[in-house]
Amino acid sequence: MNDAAPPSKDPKRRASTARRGVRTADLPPADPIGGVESVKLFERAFAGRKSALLAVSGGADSTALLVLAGEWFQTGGAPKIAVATVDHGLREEARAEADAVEALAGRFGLPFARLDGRTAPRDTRIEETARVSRYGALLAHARSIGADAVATAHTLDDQAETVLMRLSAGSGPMGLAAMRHAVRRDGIELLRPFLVVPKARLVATLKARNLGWAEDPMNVDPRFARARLRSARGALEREGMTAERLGVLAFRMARVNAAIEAAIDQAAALHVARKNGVSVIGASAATLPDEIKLRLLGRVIAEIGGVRVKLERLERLADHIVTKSSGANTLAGARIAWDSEGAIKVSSAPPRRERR
Ligand SMILES: Nc1ncnc2c1ncn2[C@@H]1O[C@H](COP(=O)(O)OP(=O)(O)OP(=O)(O)O)[C@@H](O)[C@H]1O
Repeated sequence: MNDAAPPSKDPKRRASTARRGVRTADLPPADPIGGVESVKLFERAFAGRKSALLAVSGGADSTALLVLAGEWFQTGGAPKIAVATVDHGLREEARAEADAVEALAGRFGLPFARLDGRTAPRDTRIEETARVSRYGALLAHARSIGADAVATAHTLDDQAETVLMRLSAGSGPMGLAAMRHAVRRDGIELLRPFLVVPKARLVATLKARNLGWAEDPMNVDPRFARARLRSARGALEREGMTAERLGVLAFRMARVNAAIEAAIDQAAALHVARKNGVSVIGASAATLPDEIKLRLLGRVIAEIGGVRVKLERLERLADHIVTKSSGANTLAGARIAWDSEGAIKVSSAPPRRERR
């Protein structure tokens, strides 16, 4: 763990502290989160939850989550809380970092579990694979201990980075809405109580208590797009693209997205007929605004195929439908056939034949 003590005089130790501290070293001084403020954040996020599992990697943000939720728990006002760390088996230090999380959870009398999320180190999409295996392990553990929520420590800075990643991918309103405060996954609520909190304030919270945390070298590894974007944040901030403004953009896009979703609900009720696992978008849908038409098609395909279609693939398909008066295509596990009258029939695609 990287502690908040002054830099060491030993050059070797100083170098290693500097390396580990890169991600947090440039953070501006900030106010720690006070008890009243954290209870407000938690009460809003955990409203109606009986039992929550905290996802704690041992990094600054999730260590602050553990400490502030632990302090709340000790006041007697919190729901049941448990703590888990997922070990991806990617770094030697991971075991010691999980030990430190376990010790800290113990200080607050919170039960702790070390979960196996082993990921193949040569995987080229290691971040994504680790994320999928992490959520799988956390949700399974939450279910096994009867927790109805999993809380992560995503911050305003994580939200800003997500918006930047989505901007660079040319995402639409759904993507630019970035992360939500709460989302239901397999019957469990995924909560992000710190989504409006700058990371600097969580670091300040730990420093105020003289507590340490671990730095994951992947966070500053230039092989990963998110780390590269993170290092460009300073320059963007100087141009006014602050985390706060990117967070506001996400918030506004979430509002736009909710309006679009409501319009799709209405359009689906009016223009989609579902029978025996086949959905038909009627020719009457042609009068809908392009965005609603496109997203209605995406929703119907996702319902049938079970996979969300990427926006650019959906746009290509819609182009195809407009330019060719009739035809068929297979996408995301669904077969999409359209006729010259303008009706679009979506059915389950036959499984692909294995290649020899
Ligand atoms: N190995 C892990 N075990 C448990 N929870 C994790 C793990 N990795 C990430 N998380 C959860 O997911 C959130 C977001 O992950 P991310 O990779 O952005 O964070 P981090 O940089 O690893 O660490 P931290 O957020 O603790 O500073 C974390 O705040 C934490 O709540």
